[in-house]
Amino acid sequence: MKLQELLKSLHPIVPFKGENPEITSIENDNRKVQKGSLFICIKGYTVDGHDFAEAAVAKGAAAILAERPLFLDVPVVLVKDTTRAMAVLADTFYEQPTKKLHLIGITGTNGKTTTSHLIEKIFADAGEKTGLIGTMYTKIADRIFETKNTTPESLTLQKNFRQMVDAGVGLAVMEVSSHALDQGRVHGCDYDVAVFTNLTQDHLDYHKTMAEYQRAKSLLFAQLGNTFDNNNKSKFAVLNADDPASDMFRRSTAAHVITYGIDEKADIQAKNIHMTPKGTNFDLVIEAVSYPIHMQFLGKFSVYNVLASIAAALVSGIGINEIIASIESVEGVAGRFELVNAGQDYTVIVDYAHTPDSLENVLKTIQHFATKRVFVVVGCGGDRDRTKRPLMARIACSLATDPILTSDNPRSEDPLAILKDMEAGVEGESYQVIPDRKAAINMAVRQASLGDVILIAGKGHETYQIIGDVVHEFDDRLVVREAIEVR
Ligand SMILES: CC(=O)N[C@H]1[C@@H](OP(=O)(O)OP(=O)(O)OC[C@H]2O[C@@H](n3ccc(=O)[nH]c3=O)[C@H](O)[C@@H]2O)O[C@H](CO)[C@@H](O)[C@@H]1O[C@H](C)C(=O)N[C@@H](C)C(=O)N[C@H](CCC(=O)O)C(=O)O
Ligand SMILES: Nc1ncnc2c1ncn2[C@@H]1O[C@H](COP(=O)(O)OP(=O)(O)OP(=O)(O)O)[C@@H](O)[C@H]1O
Ligand SMILES: N[C@H](CCC[C@H](N)C(=O)O)C(=O)O
Ligand SMILES: [Mg+2]
Repeated sequence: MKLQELLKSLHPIVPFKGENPEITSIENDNRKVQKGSLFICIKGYTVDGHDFAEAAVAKGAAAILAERPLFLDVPVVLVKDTTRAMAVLADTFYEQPTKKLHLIGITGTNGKTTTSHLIEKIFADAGEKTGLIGTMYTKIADRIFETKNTTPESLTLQKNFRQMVDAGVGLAVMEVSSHALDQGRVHGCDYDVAVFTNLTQDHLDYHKTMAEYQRAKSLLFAQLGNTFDNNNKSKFAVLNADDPASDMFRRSTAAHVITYGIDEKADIQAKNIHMTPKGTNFDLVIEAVSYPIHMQFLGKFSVYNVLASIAAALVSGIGINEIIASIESVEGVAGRFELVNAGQDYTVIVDYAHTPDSLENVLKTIQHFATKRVFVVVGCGGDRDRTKRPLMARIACSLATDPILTSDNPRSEDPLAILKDMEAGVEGESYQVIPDRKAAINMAVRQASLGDVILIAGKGHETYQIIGDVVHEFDDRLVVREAIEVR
C-alpha cells in the first residue's frame, strides 16, 4: 500500500504531502523493521520510540510516523498522538479484519481467561474455526503463539485478526484488559459481543482508584457503537446482574443488554446450585424454561463464568442444547483450579488466584469440601498493586488453617519487602513465611496428610518465575509433583 493512501485513513485536516513510497509493513519496534516498513515512534513508559527512528531507517524503513520533527533521509509524518494513529493505520493496513470476524471481547477483574476458553470451546464444538487472544496465548485456527500481554497493542492485534481471517476463522474471542482499554490498544476493534465478568480490586498501581479502573472497563461497552444494526448484525453487552458495576456499563452502551446472574434476577439465571467433589450441578433458567446442568468445575465463581459463556454463545446464535453439551464436556482450563494427582492421599490444587476476590472465592470453594487442614501457598507479584498484598494475606489466614506466605513474581522488588507488605495485614495471626517458592511448596507437601488440601495460588499456568530481570523456569504443577514424588 502506498504511504499517502495509508495516511488518508487518519483524515488529516490538511492532507499530508510529500514522497509516496510503497509501505510493505508497519512496525513500532525498530528490531522488527524490514525494507519498506513504516516505523511508528511510540513514547512508552520505559523508553521513547523516537530514539530508535534512525536505527529503523538504517534497517530499511521507508517512512517514519512521529510526534516531533526528526531529520532523516525518509519522509517523516507528524501526528499529535502516534499510539492513536497506529490503531487507525493498523486497521487500514490489515483491511479492517474485525469486520469479517464475529468478535467477542471479555473484560472484568477475574474470569476472563476461563470464560474466553469456554466460549472458544462452544464455537469449536459447533464446527466454527476459532481464534483466541488472551493471557495464556494467541490461537489462530490450529496455531498457538506465546504472548507478552493479555491484550496486545493495536498493531499486533490487527495483524493477528488478519491472520485469523486469512486462515478462515469465523469466531474470535479475546480478553480485553483494563490497561488495553485505557491505552486504546483495542481502538478499531469491531466487537459484536462484549462480556463483563466482575469488578473487584486489582491494578490500583496503574489506575489509582477503583472509579478509574471501572471507567476503563466501561469503555468496552461504550465502544460497542451507537447503532442498532451494523450490516444486519446486532451488538450485545453481556452483563453480570450480581455485580453493581454492571449498572454503569448498561448506561454506557447503546447495545442490547443481556444479563446473567445467580442472586439477582437475570435473563440467564442459575438456580439450585449444588456442589459435589466432582463438579457443580445447577438449573439454568432462561425465560422460565429450566435446563439441568452438570459441569465439571467447582465453585460459585465457575457458575458465573459458565453463565457468561452461555449468554455470549446464545446471543451469537448457537442453540442452547449444543451450548450445554459443550459446557458439560469441558474438564477445566489450565492453571485454573487444576488438580495435581501424583498418587498422594491429599488434594493438591494449582490456581491462578492473584487478587483478593479470586483468592477468597477459591478458598471458600475449598471449604465446601475440605474436612481437614487447608494449606495455602501464596505470594504477591512485584511491580503490581501493593494495596492488595495485606488483603490477600488476611484472606489466606482467615480461610486456610495453614497459610504459607511466599514469593510470586518479585520482578524488580525485594521479595522480603513484598512479604512485609503482606504481613502488615495479618498481625497476630498464625502463618509461616518462606520466601523461596519451591521451599514453601515443599513445606506444604511435607506437612500435609490424608484428606488435607493444598492450594498453590497465584501463578496457575505460568511456567516461569521472574526474579529481578531474570526469568527462571518454574511451574507450580511440576514443582509440587516433584515434591510429592520425593517425599
Ligand atoms: C505499562 C504498560 O502497559 N506497558 C506496556 C507498554 O510498554 P512501554 O510503554 O514500557 O514500552 P517501551 O518499552 O517504553 O517502548 C516504547 C516503544 O519503543 C519501542 N522500542 C523499544 C525498545 C527498542 O529497542 N526498540 C523500540 O523500537 C517499542 O516497540 C515501543 O513502541 O507497551 C508494551 C508494548 O505494547 C507492553 O508490552 C507493555 O506492557 C508491559 C509489559 C506490562 O507489564 N503491562 C501490564 C501492566 C499490562 O498491560 N497488563 C495487562 C493485563 C493485566 C490483567 O488483566 O491482569 C495486559 O493486557 O497485559
Ligand atoms: N468469575 C470469577 N469470579 C471470581 N474469581 C474468579 C472467577 N473466575 C476465575 N476466578 C479466579 O480468578 C483466577 C484467574 O482466573 P482467570 O485467569 O480466568 O481470570 P483473568 O480475568 O483472565 O485474569 P488476568 O486478568 O490475570 O488475565 C482463577 O484462577 C480463579 O481463582
Ligand atoms: N495479568 C496479571 C497477572 C498476575 C500474575 C501473578 N502471578 C503476578 O505476577 O502478579 C498482572 O500482570 O498483574
Ligand atoms: Mg486472563
